[in-house]
Amino acid sequence: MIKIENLHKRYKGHKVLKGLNIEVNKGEIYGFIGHNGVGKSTTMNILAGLINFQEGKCIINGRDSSCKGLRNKDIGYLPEDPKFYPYMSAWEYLEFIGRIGGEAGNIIKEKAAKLLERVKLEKAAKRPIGGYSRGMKQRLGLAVAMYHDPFVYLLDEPSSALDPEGRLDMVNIIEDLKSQGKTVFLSTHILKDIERVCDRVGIINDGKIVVEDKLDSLIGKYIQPVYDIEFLKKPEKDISDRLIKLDYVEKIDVHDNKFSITIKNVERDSKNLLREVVESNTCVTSINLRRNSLEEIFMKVAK
Ligand SMILES: Nc1ncnc2c1ncn2[C@@H]1O[C@H](COP(=O)(O)OP(=O)(O)OP(=O)(O)O)[C@@H](O)[C@H]1O
Repeated sequence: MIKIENLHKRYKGHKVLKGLNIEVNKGEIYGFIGHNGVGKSTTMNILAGLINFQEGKCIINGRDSSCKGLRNKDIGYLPEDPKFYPYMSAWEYLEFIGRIGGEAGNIIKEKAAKLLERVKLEKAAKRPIGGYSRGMKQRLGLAVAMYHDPFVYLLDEPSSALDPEGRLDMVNIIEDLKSQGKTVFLSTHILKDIERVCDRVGIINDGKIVVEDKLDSLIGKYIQPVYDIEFLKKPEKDISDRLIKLDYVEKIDVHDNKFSITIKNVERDSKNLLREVVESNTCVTSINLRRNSLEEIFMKVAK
């Protein structure tokens, strides 16, 4: 659905993209992650056909995004900082979008009402956009992106200005888009959101994708070999003394009734450790293999 091939972009002498390759399948939600200034918005703007580039290819829904051949139906774009005519209301703006798309008045009204409800802007719909907060503009930007019910969504930091409730609404909308088979290319800093919705993530660094994988496999690859074990009550000291003597146990941190046990190799040593713990005859209330969040993985990869 989206294909970026060997994309190069420089602003005057400043090289930003240095051979970027990304492929996103139909119905997939792809999280595009990277530090500030690494080129995420640049990539989005190129995909949307808004800026040029020096080398490479961008295909969306079978069309070359550099040829101004994209239709309304191909892409819905929510820029990081969407701009509107400040004297228009949200309602008027959506009517304007419908009219330049050549739609009939009754259809426009029906669509605008539904979208304003979907992004929870009904109450402010008749006020001038100039008085909206950044979060409200982001909600309106999303309604505009959804207006033509496109196949592909480009969402650049869609929840950066939203409060926690707004972020949850955004995640729910993205999940809805997925259930409708839409393809979503999403950049964000708020990795907690991405963790909930993305099928695959790609981390961009120095103009290229440096890590790309399914979220589950990525989390699996960067798993920490640490078991957090909670006992019903504080175990006898000889249990930790016995566990630390096992050759595959590297370290044990003890806090009252909680042990954090670092082992050498998760696949090889887990079974043995868990057997030892059960045989210690102490009541265990929980055992958890510690996982890195996407945030932690990003920090590790970025380093
Ligand atoms: N129009 C422009 N002219 C010159 N340099 C630009 C222009 N737009 C972006 N840049 C530079 O290109 C680099 C990438 O910018 P871009 O906005 O794509 O990054 P980003 O990853 O989206 O950053 P952020 O996460 O902060 O939004 C930055 O160094 C930026 O200063």
